[in-house]
Amino acid sequence: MLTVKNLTHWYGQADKPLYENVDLSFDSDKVYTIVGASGSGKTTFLSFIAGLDKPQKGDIFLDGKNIKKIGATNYRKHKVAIVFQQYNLLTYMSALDNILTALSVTDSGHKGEKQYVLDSLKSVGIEEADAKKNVQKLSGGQQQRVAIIRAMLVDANIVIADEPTGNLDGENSAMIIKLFQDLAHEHHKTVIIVTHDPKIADQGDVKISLEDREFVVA
Ligand SMILES: Nc1ncnc2c1ncn2[C@@H]1O[C@H](COP(=O)(O)OP(=O)(O)OP(=O)(O)O)[C@@H](O)[C@H]1O
Repeated sequence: MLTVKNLTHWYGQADKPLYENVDLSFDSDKVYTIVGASGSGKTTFLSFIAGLDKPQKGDIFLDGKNIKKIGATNYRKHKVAIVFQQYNLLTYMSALDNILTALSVTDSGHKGEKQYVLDSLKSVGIEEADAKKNVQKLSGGQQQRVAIIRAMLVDANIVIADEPTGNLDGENSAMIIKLFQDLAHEHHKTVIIVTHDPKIADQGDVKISLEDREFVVA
């Protein structure tokens, strides 16, 4: 379980904090969606729970352990997987190599792993020939599926996504949300998605709205 306690944050010259004394918990096996007006602080919140940035006040605990104690680098490397709108794949590699690199599998040996990755990509409609092409030759929807399969296969408890369907059409968005549901319901991860898309927001297990500087859990 990921727990946020007493989180307060404000930026530099801002006259009011973005939010104050936020307490929230995120369980495994669930998809959480976070919605809120532009500028309300959703991405900032994700950066704290992803260990990319530190709030002015407050603490974040993973299974009771403060992430300050886990260490930011260790936490980011082993505990969280992040899926951004712009895919954040390594652009000079194939989809297959992106995932093998994240799994720290070298080219020699590990044939079993390689086949497993290819099978996983195939399960989301990415055939071996495409998996071996440079990722930039894949469509936006395909690249997003690669990023999610990578998040699925690395051993991270928490999967965080910022507008993962932002550029995608309806069919690709539906496939992506199904993958997030599988990550939570079958792979037992905690999935936290920021979205502007009301259809995506309604398909989570728990919807959180950031309104007037308060997180409201539906
Ligand atoms: N590094 C920064 N320094 C100063 N202000 C910042 C910084 N990052 C974000 N802000 C401000 O903090 C507020 C919240 O930004 P944030 O990106 O978290 O909002 P958001 O809800 O994700 O917005 P959007 O939906 O438009 O992506 C905004 O007013 C933004 O301008």
